[in-house]
Amino acid sequence: MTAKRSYQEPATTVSRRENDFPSNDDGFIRSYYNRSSSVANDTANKASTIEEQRRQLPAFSHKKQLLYAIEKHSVVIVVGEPGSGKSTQLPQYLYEAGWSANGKTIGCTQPRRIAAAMLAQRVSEEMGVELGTTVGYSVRFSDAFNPETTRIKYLTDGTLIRECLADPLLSAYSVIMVDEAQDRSIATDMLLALLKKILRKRKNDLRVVISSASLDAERFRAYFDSNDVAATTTTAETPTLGSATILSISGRLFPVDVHYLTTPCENYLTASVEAVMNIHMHEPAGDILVFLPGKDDIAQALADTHELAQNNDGLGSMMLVPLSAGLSQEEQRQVFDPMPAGKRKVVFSTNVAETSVTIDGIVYVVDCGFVKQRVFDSVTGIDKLVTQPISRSSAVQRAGRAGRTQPGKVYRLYTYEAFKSGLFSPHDVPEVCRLSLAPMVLTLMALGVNNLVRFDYFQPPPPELLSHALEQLASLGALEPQRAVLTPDFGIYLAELPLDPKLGACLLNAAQKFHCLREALAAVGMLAIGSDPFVVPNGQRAEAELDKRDFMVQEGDVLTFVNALVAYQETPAKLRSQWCRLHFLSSRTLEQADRVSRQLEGYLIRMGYSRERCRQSCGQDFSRLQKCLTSGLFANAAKLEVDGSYRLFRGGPALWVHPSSVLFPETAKPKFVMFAEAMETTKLYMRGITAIDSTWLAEVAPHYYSEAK
Ligand SMILES: Nc1ncnc2c1ncn2[C@@H]1O[C@H](COP(=O)(O)OP(=O)(O)OP(=O)(O)O)[C@@H](O)[C@H]1O
Repeated sequence: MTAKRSYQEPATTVSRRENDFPSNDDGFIRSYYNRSSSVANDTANKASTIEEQRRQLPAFSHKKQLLYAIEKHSVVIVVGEPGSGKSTQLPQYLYEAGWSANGKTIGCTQPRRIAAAMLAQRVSEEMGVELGTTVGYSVRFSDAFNPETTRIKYLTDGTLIRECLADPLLSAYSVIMVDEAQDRSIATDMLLALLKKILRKRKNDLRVVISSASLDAERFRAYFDSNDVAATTTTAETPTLGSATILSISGRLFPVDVHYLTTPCENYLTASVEAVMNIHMHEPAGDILVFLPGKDDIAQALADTHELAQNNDGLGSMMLVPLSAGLSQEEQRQVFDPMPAGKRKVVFSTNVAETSVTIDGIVYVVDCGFVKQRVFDSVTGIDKLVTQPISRSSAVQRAGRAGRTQPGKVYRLYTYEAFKSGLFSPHDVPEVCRLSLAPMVLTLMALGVNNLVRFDYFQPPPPELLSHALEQLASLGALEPQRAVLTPDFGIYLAELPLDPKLGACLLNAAQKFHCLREALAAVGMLAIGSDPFVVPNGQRAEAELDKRDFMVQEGDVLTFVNALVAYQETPAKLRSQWCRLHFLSSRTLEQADRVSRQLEGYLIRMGYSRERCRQSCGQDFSRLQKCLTSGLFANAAKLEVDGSYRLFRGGPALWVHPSSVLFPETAKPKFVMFAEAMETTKLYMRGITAIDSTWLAEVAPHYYSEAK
């Protein structure tokens, strides 16, 4: 049996609770722990219809105020507690008030795909319409909407930016709500800047709503105020629009008790599993949501909880479910399925469930206090996944997943003192300061922004990241020599592909030079979803390893994945699931990769490549595919060192073959390799490895490698 950890009892007085919470100066809401919502709680428990539930949400009592503000201001910044009804209700209020009466759409953006799809699902249920008709969604590689009938559209910020490529003024929209703006993804920042530009041209017929539970509202207001929209909109016929305004929605539907550890825990994984077991044994019914940093942690926590539960009588009533970005949409949807009576659902999730997601039945949240964040090093050009403490803003969001459909409890696996200390920064470092900017720069250029230095960013990116992005795009052949302008035969097409430019370049080069699109589409489809298709069922490791050998090739992981996906695609559709089970392959992963590669084929066909061109295969000449992959990923080429590690040709830290790689157990490692991504856990590991010939580097990227030996 697990030892019970000691938590601080939540304080009983409101004032103590208010003091617990970071001040408003940080953009947080003080009343978060306020118990005054218990009155609302009683009423809410009696709610029997969706309509009644909607009326009880805090947003409802602010409806008139919100609509008035949106009528009178071009930009409205809405700050409201998690679960107060921003994401689901505001778009409906706008719809009901006639903002889409002229055939225009109300768009609501989300940083994450799962949130966009789930919100559309929920709002279509609330409105009693079929998903994809009046209410729809659009995210990368998946959508459900009808341009003729959809009036409320949930989409990722990135998808809306892509829509700008075809409709630069976003003329299909009357209102755009940028939800979860505190997330500060590159796409959110870029969208804010584009909207500011668009507002200058669409003075009276576009409104922008920016919403969050935890943002620095004044900063957003100042950014939009500098647009001076108000000064440009006074005519007799048109109303005088005010500049940006801030509106807060106070209160929440259900109370949430927050518990901290009294002493720090040594291992967040062990502590998370213990917390789950303790809740399960000592707390009344209610599902549990556990936040962990990454997929590996989730797999370990699932195994540990399973083992502990099996060793304890009467604990079979738990249902363990993983949730992370790498899972297919169908797998992600399982998280929302109702539980059979008497079962307790335990969801182990990365931060994909942190914002805008309501999982009905969640009463308990366990927050390990860590997140895995991507950080790009512009000197080495390597992306690392680094595990680090979350921000206080993230802690608010995580806690906000409890108390949405009933009162909740949050167990923070860190001390209150640590939370208040400098260890937890108020907000996450925005992506624009820590990720590769090549995708952003490519899109901005495709939108006609050629002066990247003078562009009115929400937050100017570090110059070294900007110059690295320009260097990368130039070396891929996307820029005209010596000019920051996209090449007409390559750069423009590259911007149209919904892919990282390195992967997009592999596809375009496969079509234009290497004539192996069949396999390149499979390789890029697999790399775009970022999941390993091989599965190891409990107790069947030896059989699974043996079977994997049927697909394994010494050329590395990517070609092994291609073999598996091509074999899957050649299997008749109705036999695919059975075939996958037989070969220890994940049918969901392969189905998703197949769907992505077919969609990418659609993009290429729209660009003018024939279907025959898309089916061209390299046959047994794998080197053609390897060379093609090298033409996009050349910056990730590395050579073997005497200690068994690898190092980039341009120098940098030691890189190791990941244990999941097909090249891991071999003693005779290839002298030169190239990887899709590097991830730092105990060591800096390479993933998605392909063996290469070093002479290809000077051939496919002469500007980058004048001589590689
Ligand atoms: N799928 C769902 N099942 C049941 N109730 C839901 C669902 N989605 C939303 N709700 C109800 O609607 C409320 C409002 O949700 P909404 O996502 O609009 O809040 P929010 O203010 O945007 O929260 P956040 O800031 O956390 O995104 C939830 O607290 C919950 O009571």
